Amino acid sequence: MATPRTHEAMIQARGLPRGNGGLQGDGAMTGILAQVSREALQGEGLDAVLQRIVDCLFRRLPVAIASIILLDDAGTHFVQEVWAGQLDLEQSVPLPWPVTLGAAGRCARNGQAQLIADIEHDPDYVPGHRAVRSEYLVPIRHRARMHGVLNIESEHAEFFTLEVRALFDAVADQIAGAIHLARVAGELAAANRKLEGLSMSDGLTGIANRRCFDLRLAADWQRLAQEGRMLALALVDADCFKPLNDTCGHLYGDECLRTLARLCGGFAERDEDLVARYGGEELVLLLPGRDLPAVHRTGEHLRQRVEAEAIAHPCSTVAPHVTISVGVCAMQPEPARAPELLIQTADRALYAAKAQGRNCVVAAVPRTPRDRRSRARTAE
Ligand SMILES: Nc1nc2c(ncn2[C@@H]2O[C@H](COP(=O)(O)OP(=O)(O)OP(=O)(O)O)[C@@H](O)[C@H]2O)c(=O)[nH]1
Repeated sequence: MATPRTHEAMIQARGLPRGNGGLQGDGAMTGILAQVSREALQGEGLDAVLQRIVDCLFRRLPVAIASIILLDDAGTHFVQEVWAGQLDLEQSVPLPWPVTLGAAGRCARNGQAQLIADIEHDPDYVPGHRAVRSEYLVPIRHRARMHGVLNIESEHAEFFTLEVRALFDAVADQIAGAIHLARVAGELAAANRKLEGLSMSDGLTGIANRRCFDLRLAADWQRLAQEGRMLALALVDADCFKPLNDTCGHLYGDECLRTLARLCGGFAERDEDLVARYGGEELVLLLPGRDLPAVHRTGEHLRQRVEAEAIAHPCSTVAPHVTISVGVCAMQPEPARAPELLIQTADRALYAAKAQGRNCVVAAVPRTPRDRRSRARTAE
């Protein structure tokens, strides 16, 4: 707790004239306002900004306490206070406290500045420090929104002249502007985060979308190349999905895709795993750190899990329920090669799985440049 000092000692310590003499003249007022403006622009976040403002008021003026008390969104409770000066903490009311309490509550309730020329005669005064004689409270309001109250307390009964009050009214307006800007910036950041999330997720299934997958694949390719770890991929495709749509309707097909996405999600076991909708009725699992046998096992467990779900498929050529075909591959990423190689390889494996009768898992290994040359010769 700060050591209580008398008004006189405080004035001497800060080199200020007695009473409110230091505030007389437009120049002094303007200087203080200008400094408050600067402080409002300096802080990193809202808390720091408000702290700098009350520190500035306490430093520049012969006041005992300067505080800003913020309201909750409903405007029913004070939830935060920043202060500078000689607050006697033992007597302060713990936060949160309702606006039905105290002179600050009265200020917030009726939206009017409150001058308490003599605290002895105000039943709502909540003692901040025993040496305080007078208090001035100003609503901090931006347009219709009440953000809180600026509270200034003085050991001097005549401190709050018309001029001094005008200064604090202007300071409260500046604080309101700073709070408004900080809240708008906060809301904007939250909206941006939400938009970013929406731009990365698939509207139907709620899992990551193709854009998210492409970005993750590129990033994981580089990262795992550096770490010397394998990257595995399983391309999952629902069998006979067109006949399912045609027979049971598109909405049934949609529900089936949602179920498949949920089942795939159960196989993303590590934080770094990703399940995404690759497009249409194709889903993909990107599994860093897995080799070919591991991703083959995962694909097989997933295939069995989908069968066990027994989603009715009245016109499949494979089974009376929905089945999937899975193409898997794994490789050691190399910065010099494009990550699309992983997709091309898994796609080839998926094609083979379809050709082998569907409802199975097939693995493929990437083609080397030599493979490609010999295939070209065979074609000749
Ligand atoms: N309900 C629904 N259907 C979709 C969606 N996206 C793609 N499809 C359908 O998925 C079907 C895919 O059909 P095909 O590519 O012919 O494949 P398939 O019938 O599953 O045959 P195979 O893959 O060879 O077993 C098409 O009829 C698309 O209209 C979607 O979001 N919802």
